[in-house]
Amino acid sequence: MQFSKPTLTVCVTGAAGYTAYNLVYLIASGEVFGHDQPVALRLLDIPLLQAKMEGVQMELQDCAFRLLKDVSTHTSPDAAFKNVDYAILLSAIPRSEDADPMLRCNNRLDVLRANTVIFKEHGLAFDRVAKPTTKVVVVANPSATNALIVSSFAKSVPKENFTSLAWLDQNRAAAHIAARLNEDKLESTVPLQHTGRDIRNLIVWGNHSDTMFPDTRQAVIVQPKPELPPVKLRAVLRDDGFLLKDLVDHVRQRGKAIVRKRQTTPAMSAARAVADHVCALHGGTREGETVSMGVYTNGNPYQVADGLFFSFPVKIKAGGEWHIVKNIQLDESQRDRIQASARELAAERHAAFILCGIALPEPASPVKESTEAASMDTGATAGATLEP
Ligand SMILES: NC(=O)c1ccc[n+]([C@@H]2O[C@H](COP(=O)([O-])OP(=O)(O)OC[C@H]3O[C@@H](n4cnc5c(N)ncnc54)[C@H](O)[C@@H]3O)[C@@H](O)[C@H]2O)c1
Repeated sequence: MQFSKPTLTVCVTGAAGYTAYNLVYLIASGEVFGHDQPVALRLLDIPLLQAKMEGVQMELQDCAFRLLKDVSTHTSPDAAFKNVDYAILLSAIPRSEDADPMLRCNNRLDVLRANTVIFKEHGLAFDRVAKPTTKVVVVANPSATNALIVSSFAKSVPKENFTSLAWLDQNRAAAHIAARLNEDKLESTVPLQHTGRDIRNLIVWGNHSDTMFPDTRQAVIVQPKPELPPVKLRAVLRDDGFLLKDLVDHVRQRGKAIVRKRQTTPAMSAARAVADHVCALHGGTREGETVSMGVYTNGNPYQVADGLFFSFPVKIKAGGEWHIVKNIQLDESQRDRIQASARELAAERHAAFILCGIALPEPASPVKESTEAASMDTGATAGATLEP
């Protein structure tokens, strides 16, 4: 079949892993880039897993997707990243229960140490072979700090082209709110059962960790008929106990709850969230829609320190140009939470930069940053769990 659009080349790293297995189906079927957009997939993993990647390649071929023009497997980042349009970085030290226990690591500092090596190598490869227009989406944890590492080494690709995933937390919050609305039948005007897709403009601020928090002040419920204006969530659901406590705890704990049940990190919902994120980057956000995305802080309206990746409310134009939404009213407790998440990210940056030999930035607040970074270096935060 002939398509008028040129083929997009998309690289997925960690391609023998669980999330990639769910994601490549969504990409090849047209769910991510559109049903008229041909794609070529490049799969990258380590040499040890070449055969597993080939199995994924064979399955993709057997799906006979209309839009899938090519699928290749790679163990060299240079070959995989050369002139790609999009790279989705899932490559990580294995954390699943069926991995070799010697390879598994579950606390934030161990994971950071292991993944720093991967993200430095990949950043250097992007620097050598990527186009300046390549868009890079970082999913592997700790996603915001990995985005910082890879973008720091990929000097030929602008920092704005890198984003990190916050959409899974956004989807988790939206689904929980929808379930709450259905449970209480709070809306007499909207008789339909809600799903998370009906809840928009939720903001998840900060790191993908226990310091992130979902903010529902701007959130709306879209109506079943598009001609009807969305309803403000807080006009319908006036339950601060739920919105300020239960919802925050739910989002922070959801990944761990799934790990307890499945004995492995969430992969299907993660892939769906990556698909949503990349779809918005490629096609833009809808009129009036705000989404959550980890972006580089280089001047921002919410006083988050520069030089970090941090999840903000953003709007995106088709093609990937994003801007942070300004003028969101925050109360003191929200401002404190934002700063707590920023300090955690600054501590992660400090540890990551030492691990991969990048000069440390001048701290805006030397006492605070060095104290927290030192606590991470010495393992005081090493017991903190990583949000799956
Ligand atoms: N940010 C989020 O919201 C979110 C959500 C879900 C998962 N994650 C993270 O995404 C990552 C992937 O999850 P998964 O469930 O697919 O894990 P997985 O263990 O199934 O897969 C990771 C893959 O990365 C590969 N890999 C390791 N080193 C590599 C290298 N140098 N080059 C290429 N590939 C390499 C591994 O061989 C493995 O196949 C994990 O870090 C996970 O914690 C993040």
